[in-house]
Amino acid sequence: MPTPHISAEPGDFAPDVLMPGDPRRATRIAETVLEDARLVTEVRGVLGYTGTWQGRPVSVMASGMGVPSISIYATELFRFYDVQRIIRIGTAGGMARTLELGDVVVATAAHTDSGVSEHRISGVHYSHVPDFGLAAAAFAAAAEVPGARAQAGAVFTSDSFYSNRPERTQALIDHGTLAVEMEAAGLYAVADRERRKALALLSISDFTFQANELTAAEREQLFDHAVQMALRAFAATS
Ligand SMILES: O=P(O)(O)O[C@H]1O[C@H](CO)[C@@H](O)[C@H]1O
Ligand SMILES: O=c1cc[nH]c(=O)[nH]1
Repeated sequence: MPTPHISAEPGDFAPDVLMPGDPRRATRIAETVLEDARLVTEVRGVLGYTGTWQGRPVSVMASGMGVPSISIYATELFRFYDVQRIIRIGTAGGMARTLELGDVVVATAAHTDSGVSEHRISGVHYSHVPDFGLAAAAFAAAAEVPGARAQAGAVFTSDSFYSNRPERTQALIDHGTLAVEMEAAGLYAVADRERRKALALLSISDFTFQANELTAAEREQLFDHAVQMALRAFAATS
């Protein structure tokens, strides 16, 4: 039965879902990576497709931006479409100077200032972590994807894209945080609550400490590495 935000029928989604932020990226993955992909939902222009990869059913659907948005889509996929695993394919701003543009961060933890997470469990500072098996498999898969470079570590899931708190950014860097983005912590907590599995693979598109531009070709490759790592992680685990 359709939900308020997803118009697909039961069985339209595969157990494994790739989740980019941008609906156009979902279309690109469906058209260039999956086989026999068909559109299964387009409510609010948040496009979802189901196809196969190496014979395995896989879906791809966008999350939109921010913890509230990904929390809605992840909850509805897990709870009403029997989705078992979601891997977010996102961009992030690099905080660690060990990172280069295009590197893929396997987010093994997500600190957050999200208002949604603040009140999740009263009196508790919740630990936002991915499924260990998916994270380990995705990290290992980087060695099989030509040109992919991966680092694993904590990221910061922010409610603000335009932060005006440089001292907080610096403190997070001082604590070894690799990158900043806006959804991973929300996805991890929803997966915990629904007793399902999740991971975020974040491609570095810019840096918090210097200006950098990617060419269009570099941007395309950027996501291809993370998508290939995610598909291999799905296939290598269950
Ligand atoms: O590229 P996506 O997956 O959208 O991720 C990042 O880009 C958006 C901000 O531009 C936020 O959603 C942030 O998390
Ligand atoms: O949320 C994001 C995504 C990319 N780059 C940033 O600085 N922040």
